[in-house]
Amino acid sequence: MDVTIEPSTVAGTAQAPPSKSYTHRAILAGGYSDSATVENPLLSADTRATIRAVEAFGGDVTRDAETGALEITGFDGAPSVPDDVIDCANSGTTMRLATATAGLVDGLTVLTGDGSLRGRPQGPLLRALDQLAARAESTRENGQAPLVVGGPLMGGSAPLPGDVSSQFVTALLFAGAATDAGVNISLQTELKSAPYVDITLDLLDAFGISARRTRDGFSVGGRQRYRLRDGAYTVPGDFSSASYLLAAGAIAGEDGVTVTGVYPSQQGDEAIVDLLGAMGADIEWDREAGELDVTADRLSGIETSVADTPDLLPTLAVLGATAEGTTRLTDCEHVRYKETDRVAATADALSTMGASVEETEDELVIEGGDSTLEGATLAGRGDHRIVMALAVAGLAADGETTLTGANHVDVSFPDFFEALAGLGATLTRSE
Ligand SMILES: O=C(O)C1=C[C@@H](OP(=O)(O)O)[C@@H](O)[C@H](O)C1
Ligand SMILES: C=C(OP(=O)(O)O)C(=O)O
Repeated sequence: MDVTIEPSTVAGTAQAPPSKSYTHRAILAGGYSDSATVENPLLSADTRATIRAVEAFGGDVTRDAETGALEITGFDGAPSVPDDVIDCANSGTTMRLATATAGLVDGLTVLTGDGSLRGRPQGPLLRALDQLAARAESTRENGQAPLVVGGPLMGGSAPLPGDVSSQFVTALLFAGAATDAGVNISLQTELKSAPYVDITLDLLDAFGISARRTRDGFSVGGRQRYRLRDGAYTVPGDFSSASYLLAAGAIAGEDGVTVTGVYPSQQGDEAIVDLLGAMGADIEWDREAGELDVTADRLSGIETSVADTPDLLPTLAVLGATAEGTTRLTDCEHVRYKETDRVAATADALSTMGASVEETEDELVIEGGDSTLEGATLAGRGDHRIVMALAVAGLAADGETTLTGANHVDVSFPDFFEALAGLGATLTRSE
């Protein structure tokens, strides 16, 4: 599907979808349990991949037609040999979490994904699993999927780089709790995307699993049982997804935009609220009501690190392109290991729209200001975040912006274009 966006103003209220990161973890933790209920789950292409993985390991996930909650019957810490290959589709989170889970299986699991996922790094996780006595191989011996993984994962200590993906830590903590010995992770390099491990610790705690930070990494004790503390787990709203709606309001919402369903949690991408404020947007967060109000104002450029907030890079770059002065996004390298190299993809698309953008290995610098963005036909690159950020840029551009492959929003925010149109953006879809 292609989507064409006309220059538009936006106003009104939109609901943030449920958090993708919390939903993945809640589904998997439900799988590790005997049973669990997950309320307000995100149902998207990526979280469906995690449902498939849990079912492949012997669990069952059913959606309650009335409440939308997921009723999970889990494999209770002992996953069984999948009947078939696990297709993780486009989801890095699913692949990393399912790979470590496969280490607990008494037999072999084969994991694969789409072309993008088969190009993403898995080597550090494979080496850590190998160190913890599991079998973990890349069929092409290039540290990428397809992967073959087999148990038994005994547990113990494993070194891990921190600057490739925090999902390796998350994966080992989830599986480590079900090993005999537990798992100690010592980080060899500084941890990037650190708040995602905070999300993991938060979710594990809700399922009765004790895991903690250590002096040089993380540790989880073995022989723990996943048991949901409360009757059901409720997924909070997603701040990465909310960032597009908020950016739309900050750029094109003269009469104000309200985003609902945004309560405090461990999401690092809550930083978008302060970052928009620092850029000069008029933004207020009622944490108790879970509501964010933003009104467009003149924005000015900022310098900020995306070490903790990689998924905000495309949003911040688009905001920078419409702001006065320079926006410098630092600590970007790990943002190159996503569905696409998002540093290059963002730089390329904004340059095509006429912005002045410079890219180095670790930084993206956008000179905003004088000239408005020009509408253009832009490749979505099979990357949901690139599509959503560029759709927001299209609101402020001079002329039409067409995004190809815009259907990829299905990965994290299936109703994104409905939400944008609901705020008054003029857009048309074509096959
Ligand atoms: O654990 C998670 O839910 C995620 C962790 C981050 O990835 P990295 O840890 O690979 O940077 C983030 O970019 C991704 O969208 C979701
Ligand atoms: C990188 C992302 O997710 P994942 O790593 O799960 O593919 C994302 O949602 O931006």
